[in-house]
Amino acid sequence: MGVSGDAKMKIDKGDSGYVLEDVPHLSDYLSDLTTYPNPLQINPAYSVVRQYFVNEGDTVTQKIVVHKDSPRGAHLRRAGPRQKVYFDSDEVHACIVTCGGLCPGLNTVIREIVCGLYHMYGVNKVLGIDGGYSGFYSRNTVDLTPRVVNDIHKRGGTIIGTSRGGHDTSKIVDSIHDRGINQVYIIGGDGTQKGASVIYEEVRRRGLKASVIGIPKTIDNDIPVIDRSFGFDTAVEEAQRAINAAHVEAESIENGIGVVKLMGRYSGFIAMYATLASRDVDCCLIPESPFYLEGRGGLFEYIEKRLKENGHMVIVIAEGAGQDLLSESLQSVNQQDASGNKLLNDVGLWICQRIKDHFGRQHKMSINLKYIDPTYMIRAIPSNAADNVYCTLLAQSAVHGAMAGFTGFVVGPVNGRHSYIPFNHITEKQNNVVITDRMWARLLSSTNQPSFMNPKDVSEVQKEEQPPTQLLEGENCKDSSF
Ligand SMILES: Nc1ncnc2c1ncn2[C@@H]1O[C@H](COP(=O)(O)OP(=O)(O)O)[C@@H](O)[C@H]1O
Ligand SMILES: O=P(O)(O)OC[C@H]1O[C@](O)(COP(=O)(O)O)[C@@H](O)[C@@H]1O
Ligand SMILES: [Mg+2]
Repeated sequence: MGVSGDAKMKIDKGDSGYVLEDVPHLSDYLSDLTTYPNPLQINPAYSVVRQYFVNEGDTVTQKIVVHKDSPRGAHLRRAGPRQKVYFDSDEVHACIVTCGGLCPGLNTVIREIVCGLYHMYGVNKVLGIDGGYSGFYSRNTVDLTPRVVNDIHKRGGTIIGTSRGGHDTSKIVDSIHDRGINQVYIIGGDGTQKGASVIYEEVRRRGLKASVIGIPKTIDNDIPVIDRSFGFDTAVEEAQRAINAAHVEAESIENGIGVVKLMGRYSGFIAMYATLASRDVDCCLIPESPFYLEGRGGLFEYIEKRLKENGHMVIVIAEGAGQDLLSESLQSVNQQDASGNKLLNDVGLWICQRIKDHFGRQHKMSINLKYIDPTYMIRAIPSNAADNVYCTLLAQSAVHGAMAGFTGFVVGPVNGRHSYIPFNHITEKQNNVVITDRMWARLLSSTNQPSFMNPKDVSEVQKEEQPPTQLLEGENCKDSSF
């Protein structure tokens, strides 16, 4: 087989401003590939209706809110089974790896890749790589069969382990080659998908017939383009238990303040959605919305007002909120984890101390503060029913894409339709709460908290951080029909 083409993005333009931002295919760099009829054509569940198969020309629009005269805009390839596949069932040797932090649903995705390959495509060689990327060259592997994975979706964590750090592209691709692996399923967040992208480049450079598929995982929901990430729904639901507890504690004592810290390194989606869902929260602090403590319009003034009005209050704070304030008052540590992510100072403990100091030493009002940090408890639970279904769709879409010969892509729902997304769309940006979007306004109106910004600051943020169409698009509620 010859190696041809380059790894540049595949763009296909059509009429009226239609653009397809396509994903690579094995045939882009390997010639004379044999194709086979999709085994689903004779699968009792799939063979009845022809429409179960995706048409080659089906694409998914990236912009769902458009004007009458707008160009048709950018599109992505629709996920799903194709009539033709590029692997014979017996030829497939797949592997699955999970990297980065835990997230509810990891086991469900693993289960559904194994079962999807087995039941839909008759594939029975699937390896689990133990302990993240470094497991490719330093750890054991496990054979994953439908029997082994049967009940794993009921457990939190990942049965194959995970890790940060340890990405050696050359050694990983050596391992893929040496083991004869030809489908690589990589489940992980932004860091992991950057790693997956370079693995794909190297596989392609070496001319290997191996599909590299990314499945986006992030409890923080910080991956762009996709509607939401798996585990997010579960996390928001589980966060309610902590918020309820904080509320019960706070309302049972005089001047009770319940503080709950939730995950969200750079994106405050869990805190925002958990707050909106609960209706017991009086103040939600996220990384995207700067706040201050002292003086007019500050947090302390608001706490005092709320306690006088209501006798108690609940504060939800995302772990990445207020980091600028912390670095002013604490010595900056500037440490990183093994993957190079900045280690954050603990904003939960810090804010509790600052509130206690303010009302204790400098003020007449006595307060009762209770702090709850449920972060790892939330991350370690199994996925809920909605996330289980979502994980199943993700895994099956990934399997269909790999069998159809696509490679170098991430799978995920875009405006409600599962799509194949080029790596660079996922790795070059981050999904953040847009505080000039209506969803943040809804939050402010539900808690009644100050915005901590004057209208001039808001327009500055809008100018600096967001394209002017952001308000129209309603980015914060992509996964809903608001
Ligand atoms: N820029 C990068 N290039 C290659 N590999 C990376 C890159 N960033 C992170 N990784 C690898 O991806 C894995 C997970 O990254 P990490 O940031 O810890 O979690 P997540 O993928 O959940 O964001 C680690 O093994 C790390 O070495
Ligand atoms: O303590 P750990 O395991 O490094 O994880 C903490 C981090 O993991 C996260 O859940 C996100 O991790 P990922 O980037 O791996 O998805 C953050 O919210 C949190 O800061
Ligand atoms: Mg990350």
